[in-house]
Amino acid sequence: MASANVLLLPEPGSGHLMSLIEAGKRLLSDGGDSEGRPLTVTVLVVRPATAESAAEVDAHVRRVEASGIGVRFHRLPSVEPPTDCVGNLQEFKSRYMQMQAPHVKAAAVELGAAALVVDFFATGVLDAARELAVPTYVYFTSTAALLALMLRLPALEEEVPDDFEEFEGTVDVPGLPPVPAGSIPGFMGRKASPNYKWFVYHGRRFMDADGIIINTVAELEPRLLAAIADGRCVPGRQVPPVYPIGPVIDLGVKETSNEHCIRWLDAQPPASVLFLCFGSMGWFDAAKAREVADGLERSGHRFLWALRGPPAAGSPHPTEANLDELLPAGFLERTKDRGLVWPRWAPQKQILSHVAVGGFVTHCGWNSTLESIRHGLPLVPWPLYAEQHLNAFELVADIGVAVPLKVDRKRDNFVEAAELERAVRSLMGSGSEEGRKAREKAAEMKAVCRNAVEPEDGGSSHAALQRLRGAIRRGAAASLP
Ligand SMILES: COc1cc(-c2[o+]c3cc(O)cc([O-])c3cc2O[C@@H]2O[C@H](CO)[C@H](O)[C@H](O)[C@H]2O)cc(OC)c1O
Ligand SMILES: O=c1ccn([C@@H]2O[C@H](COP(=O)(O)OP(=O)(O)O)[C@@H](O)[C@H]2O)c(=O)[nH]1
Repeated sequence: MASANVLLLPEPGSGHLMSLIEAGKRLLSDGGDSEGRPLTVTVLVVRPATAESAAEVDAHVRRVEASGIGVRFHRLPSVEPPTDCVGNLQEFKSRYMQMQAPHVKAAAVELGAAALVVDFFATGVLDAARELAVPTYVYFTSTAALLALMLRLPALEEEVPDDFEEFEGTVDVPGLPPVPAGSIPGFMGRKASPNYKWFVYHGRRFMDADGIIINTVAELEPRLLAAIADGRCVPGRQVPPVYPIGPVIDLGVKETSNEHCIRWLDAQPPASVLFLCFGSMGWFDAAKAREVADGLERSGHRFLWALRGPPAAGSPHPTEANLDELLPAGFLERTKDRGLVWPRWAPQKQILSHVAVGGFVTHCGWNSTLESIRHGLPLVPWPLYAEQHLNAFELVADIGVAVPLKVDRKRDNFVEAAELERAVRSLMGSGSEEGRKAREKAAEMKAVCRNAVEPEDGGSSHAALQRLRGAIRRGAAASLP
């Protein structure tokens, strides 16, 4: 028997693509089956809909190809993107991925697929894979909390008569404390929205997969994973096996930037600096930046603030910040002995691993969150987009690695200076019980994340990966003619 070829189908947004490639690397790294044959991994590359995004994806694919790690790439033919869902990003992504189905099917035949692993926006290709009897797994780039919510969404749609946007109560997500409706992701806010309908669709389709691979750690979200496995999210039905293989993050060991921000950190005392960074799409206008500046100044703590400005027309990506326009007069001068504002993309992984950093104000992107926890850093959650409000709630109310921050979602996620000052003092100072607990929990979760991927001592993610490889090999053997 030839080695089993696993095809990966990422959504082409670079966050999702990189996460699935990282997962693919983990699938590769074992000693092989009983006859020593390793799995092979081929990424099906969907052409992104914009030239900017296509250039980003091409550059990333070329980097991975050049690295020689053994992940192969197969570019799918171009597909004309849908033009009638402007402004509905989740609908756009879901439909665009569904339109790849005929090409995915052709690639599965051409490349001899033993299994297909699809991004959670791509459940629309499940039927095509079924027609070929190729076992198909969903790769979930986010939390078990979002997974539980999506599995439960078809039932919630009927139980909660109001739109979540209007609803003042709490929502029952099995495995989480009651979730305030204000923490439900914005794209699920209105039932009539196509985005909402697509999330209900994906939630239903997850049940048709052969397994769900998720970028989390069993010990980080134990109650949620138990609720999913026990069938509490979809009563009366058997949820496919869930494989928590995280943290699936590229630890950036190769990221050895010598940029000024790293040299500046080198000169700071251990665990003294608060890092602020808001993901690939987070940016601030002058009104918000002023509140941050005032809050940081009043807190008296050291800080490294990655601040970016509004995107140029037609691009989702923030631009280099114009500090003269964004910051209050004299702020840089007044804080120059204890703070640095970094106006562009920051070497985040290297910063989070730096001994001088003691806390992280984050937009709660799940990759950033895992990177932070992996280094034992407690958090201040300032969610902005995608599923981040739910992540923020979970980090404070369930996992316990963060101190709360009042973010006014109705005012475009505005945070008052005094509120930021309070949260920063709580996280970085020694006088707050809330901060002490978050720091302790973050240190505990650092050990959990490290142990999970260790083969010795039965690391939970290592064991889940072994179970997954076994299932893929058994599926491949079963589908042989
Ligand atoms: C999780 O729900 C959504 C995620 C995204 C989304 O889209 C996206 C598009 C890009 O072109 C590049 C990206 O990097 C990117 C990232 C992204 O969300 C983040 O995905 C991470 C997983 O890799 C993680 O889950 C973070 O928490 C997310 O912030 C978009 C979207 O709707 C448009 C979602 O509903
Ligand atoms: O200035 C920045 C902003 C982000 N990132 C990286 O970009 C990814 C962001 O992913 P996340 O899931 O946190 O959020 P997203 O940007 O996808 O919303 C993480 O790996 C960060 O380390 C970075 O290196 N520098």
